[in-house]
Amino acid sequence: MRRIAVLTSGGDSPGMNAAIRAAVLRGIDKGLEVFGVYNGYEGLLEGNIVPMKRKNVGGIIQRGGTILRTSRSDRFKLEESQFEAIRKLKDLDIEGLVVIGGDGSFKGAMKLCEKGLPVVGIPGTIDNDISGTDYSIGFNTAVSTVLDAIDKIRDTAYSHEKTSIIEVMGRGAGDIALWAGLCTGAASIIIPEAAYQIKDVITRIQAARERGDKDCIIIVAEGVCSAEEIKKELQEQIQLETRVVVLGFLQRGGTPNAYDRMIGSQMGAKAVDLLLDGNHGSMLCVKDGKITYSPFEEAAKEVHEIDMSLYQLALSLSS
Ligand SMILES: Nc1ncnc2c1ncn2[C@@H]1O[C@H](COP(=O)(O)OP(=O)(O)O)[C@@H](O)[C@H]1O
Ligand SMILES: O=P(O)(O)OC[C@H]1O[C@](O)(COP(=O)(O)O)[C@@H](O)[C@@H]1O
Ligand SMILES: [Mg+2]
Repeated sequence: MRRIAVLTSGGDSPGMNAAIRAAVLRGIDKGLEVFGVYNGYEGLLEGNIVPMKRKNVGGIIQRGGTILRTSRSDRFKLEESQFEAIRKLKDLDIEGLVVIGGDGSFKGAMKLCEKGLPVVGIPGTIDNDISGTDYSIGFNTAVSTVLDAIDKIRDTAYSHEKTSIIEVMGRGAGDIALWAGLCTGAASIIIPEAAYQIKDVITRIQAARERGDKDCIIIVAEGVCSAEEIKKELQEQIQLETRVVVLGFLQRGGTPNAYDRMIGSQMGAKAVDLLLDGNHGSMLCVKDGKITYSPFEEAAKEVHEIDMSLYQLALSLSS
């Protein structure tokens, strides 16, 4: 293998740049020519592929987002597009691809592998919802960003004795909500993985207020419902006035923290090693605190599960 390419796909996440940088530098160190595909699978279909030199990845490790930019590409889901993508790489004699992205991007990566292209995946999404890995790059930074925002909201909520409902991202997963809830001492955490009843939320809020909490926080994962819906229910059922904050893209951007830079760097380099060693058709993962890898098919069989012991802990601490 002499030429490889790297792309980022799906939602960007802090730490993706560290992974791009490490893949490029490791590739160059191993004597390869490394290319960057701009704009994810969409860019691959358009042939938006450029050589990456050391200077192209200088000064990016501390930047959020992805310098290669990203996309969501519906047309890439078609078989003919996947063959076209492989042709675009073959035209440049590129023999291996590193895909940095989330669960959706890995489905696309598997389709490319099935059609004969050597691909290695690096998990990168703030949602932490990828099967086969305990961690995906960006989650840690995103949670820290959410904590920072909530800490600020609490200052003013305390001053006005207001209950706040914070809506966080995560798609179908409650990891961001659960971590943010535990780490801010939220009175109630609403996640897709646990059945939610408004009467339980009310009980917890009332208990917190009776204990003297002046800045009650409710955290709701976007995968359950909107914060506005919870606000409406609380208004109707107990005439409680609340404030809603939807954190949105705020939580996806920002400077990657040490952990995401570290995991990104390790996985970026390891992805190149796996391509060179013939261990393609696989994805990097974190298992029991160690970086390892497994075939896409094996990883896909696993279901990403939230740590319910953390949810039980949160319930116990907010009862
Ligand atoms: N079943 C699939 N087959 C082929 N490509 C897919 C499939 N699912 C997703 N993709 C590709 O991966 C891209 C990114 O997926 P998405 O779910 O948006 O983000 P993420 O990878 O961050 O989860 C999609 O826009 C699409 O191009
Ligand atoms: O950028 P968009 O298209 O608005 O998507 C928002 C979604 O992207 C995310 O930020 C990241 O999700 P993915 O990693 O699956 O792309 C989700 O938390 C959120 O639901
Ligand atoms: Mg996803």
